[in-house]
Amino acid sequence: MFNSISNQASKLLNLTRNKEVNSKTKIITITSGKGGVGKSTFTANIAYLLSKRGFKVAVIDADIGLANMQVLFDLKPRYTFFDYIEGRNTITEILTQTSYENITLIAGKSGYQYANLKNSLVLTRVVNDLKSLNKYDLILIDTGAGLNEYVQEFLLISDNVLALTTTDPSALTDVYALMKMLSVHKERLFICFNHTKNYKIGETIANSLVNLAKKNRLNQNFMVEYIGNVSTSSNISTTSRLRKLFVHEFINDEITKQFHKVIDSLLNNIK
Ligand SMILES: Nc1ncnc2c1ncn2[C@@H]1O[C@H](COP(=O)(O)OP(=O)(O)OP(=O)(O)O)[C@@H](O)[C@H]1O
Repeated sequence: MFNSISNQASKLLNLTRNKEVNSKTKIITITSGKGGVGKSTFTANIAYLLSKRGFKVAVIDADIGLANMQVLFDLKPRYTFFDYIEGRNTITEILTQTSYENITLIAGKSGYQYANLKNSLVLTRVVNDLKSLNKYDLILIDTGAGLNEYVQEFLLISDNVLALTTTDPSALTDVYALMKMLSVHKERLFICFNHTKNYKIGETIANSLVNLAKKNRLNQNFMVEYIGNVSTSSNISTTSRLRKLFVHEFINDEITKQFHKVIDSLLNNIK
């Protein structure tokens, strides 16, 4: 399975390399492997904190088929990512300004069928066209769960890949599969632990993953950078249900501080 993912990824990487665009915009792809670990919630909250630090942020809801970013931002977007892909709208028409200053959403569409994306690299085109606008400092891409070819395309186009995981063994198995795929093509992976109370626990598990990679002789130049943890809080799920952002509502909460720490590490390391 890993080999077929890697072969597929190699082909995609060669193609995406030819499509690189000159732009100041940095891309961070947020992925998880396992579903339901809190990736969309995490992405929306870090988008807000990054915008408060003065960055112009675009968030792409690339969770094909299960778009929930518009719910988290409490929006009803007129157009989606797919209206652009399918040629109905221009890139600027699919930009939805959120109620938060400096955060723009490129919405996804629930129920969208993979089969509709006939040719590969359409996703790369959207990201490159967005970069070419030179309007944003950061583009955050919230991918779907798993490692299908669309997720791989988003991983390969990005210099910065962030895996959000929990300490659950099945989530860690998925992160290791991601490491294995990325180690062939990329220099590093950022890891952040959600639903994890203690910074040290995340760090210890991240180190174990690094040791496993060494033992299995993954590419030696591939680095895994642990960037922090986010605890579980009922206030996170409650604010999401109310279509609000936790870090906006609970500015001084300990968990908001954890989010800030994650942002500090990320900003110190992204390319
Ligand atoms: N740290 C946390 N504490 C408590 N609840 C959380 C936390 N992080 C996320 N959640 C909740 O977990 C649920 C799943 O989160 P979310 O939809 O962001 O996951 P996801 O990884 O994007 O899922 P999917 O794979 O389906 O896209 C939501 O109800 C969210 O409010």
